[in-house]
Amino acid sequence: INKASSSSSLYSSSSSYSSSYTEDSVDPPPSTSAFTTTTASTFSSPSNIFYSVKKVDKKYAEAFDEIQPLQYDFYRDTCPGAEQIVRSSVRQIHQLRPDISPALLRLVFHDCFIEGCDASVLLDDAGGSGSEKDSLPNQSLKGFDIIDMIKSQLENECPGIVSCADILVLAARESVVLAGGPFYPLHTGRRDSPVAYPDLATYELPSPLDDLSRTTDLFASRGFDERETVSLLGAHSTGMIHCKFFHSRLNNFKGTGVPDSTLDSDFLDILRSKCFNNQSSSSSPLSSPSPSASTTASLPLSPSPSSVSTINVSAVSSIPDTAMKMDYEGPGRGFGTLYYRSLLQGKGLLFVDQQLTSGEETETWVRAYASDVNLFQRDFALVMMKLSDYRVLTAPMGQVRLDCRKVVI
Ligand code: HEM
Ligand SMILES: [Ca+2]
Repeated sequence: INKASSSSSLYSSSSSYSSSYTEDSVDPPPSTSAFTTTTASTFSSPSNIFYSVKKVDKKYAEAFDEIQPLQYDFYRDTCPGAEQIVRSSVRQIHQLRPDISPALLRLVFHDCFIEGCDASVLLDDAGGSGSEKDSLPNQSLKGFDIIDMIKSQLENECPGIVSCADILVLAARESVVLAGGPFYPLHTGRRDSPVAYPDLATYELPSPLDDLSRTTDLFASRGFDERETVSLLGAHSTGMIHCKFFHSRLNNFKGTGVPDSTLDSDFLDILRSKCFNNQSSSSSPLSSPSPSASTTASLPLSPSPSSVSTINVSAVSSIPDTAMKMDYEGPGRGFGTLYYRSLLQGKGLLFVDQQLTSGEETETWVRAYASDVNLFQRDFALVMMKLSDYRVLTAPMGQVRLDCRKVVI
């Protein structure tokens, strides 16, 4: 990433957004889901073994007899509209800015990967102790303002009840559904971390230039096997990737003086023309029209009839730099399938993606997912549930922040 970031002059400040997302019904959970039953009695998370106490909090935890488990519909009595508020907020934002919702999915990965799903990524630097969001791998994260908006909705509705960590996983699920991915049931009751982990964010988040063994090691150390790692990366079926994250593959890959040999040659030409002539018109298959910078709207949020709160869409940040749509061959090809088929053709955008075809086991899963979208969607649902429950904090650990950017002192 270091190398890549230094070449930002290559890229224009234009951005593009995908018009490929469709509004599909998520209410009630779609029957295409791998899960048709979402009651507490019949649904059990696949990730209970990751339900562990963090090192920093261990002493504190020992003072208590019992750490509460996550629950299905944790807010049913304390804030019954919570999940619906998150859902409708994300969907309304998505209607105006479809480029933004994939950012929420990325955000949850960057949170959960560093000390678990505890909203540590959302904290601003306070008192010079640093923040995860300022670490190098997190500098292109977006969506913090969206989480703030959703949080303020929830604070209006039920003050001090809904954690930022729960908002993150619920918003990411909505983003998956909006991108054509599967619905999956989620437990709630996460609490927020009282600290951020800027050093871990700097050194432990995967790089787009990582080779396969580094990637599988990072995931394995968090309990994700190769199949799960391959399915998680299917998240790269949606959203945008800026040229700076793969441009080194196009000419002088890792100092070799030649492009990355794993890159398909026609695809290489396309990427070069997009990244090095980034004023090219929107008619290219790799780009979409830029969203209007001046988009401003006021969205009423359901479902609370008493709520008069709105989301100010002009506050949604715009995306700088030239970016490629992940679904660069065209929309509507199904969440997952195109990504894996592209990898088999040497058309992965990131080196880290393409590397999935270089290992025997990972390549087997790439092939399986490329040819069976149902298998992928089922595995993706399961692995998102596992990721969302990874090393959570629950009462009496952690806290419920009032502002997702600040700890409660
Ligand atoms: C080896 C692991 C991974 C690496 C190195 C990686 C790296 C990246 C990079 C460099 C981008 C482009 C960001 C930009 O151009 O602004 C990106 C985008 C994205 N990543 Fe990953 N990623 C990884 C795994 C994941 C996982 C596990 C998920 C989710 C489960 C995920 C979700 C996303 C999404 C949705 C985007 C698009 C974001 C947007 O459009 O704003 N990534 N990733
Ligand atoms: Ca975290």
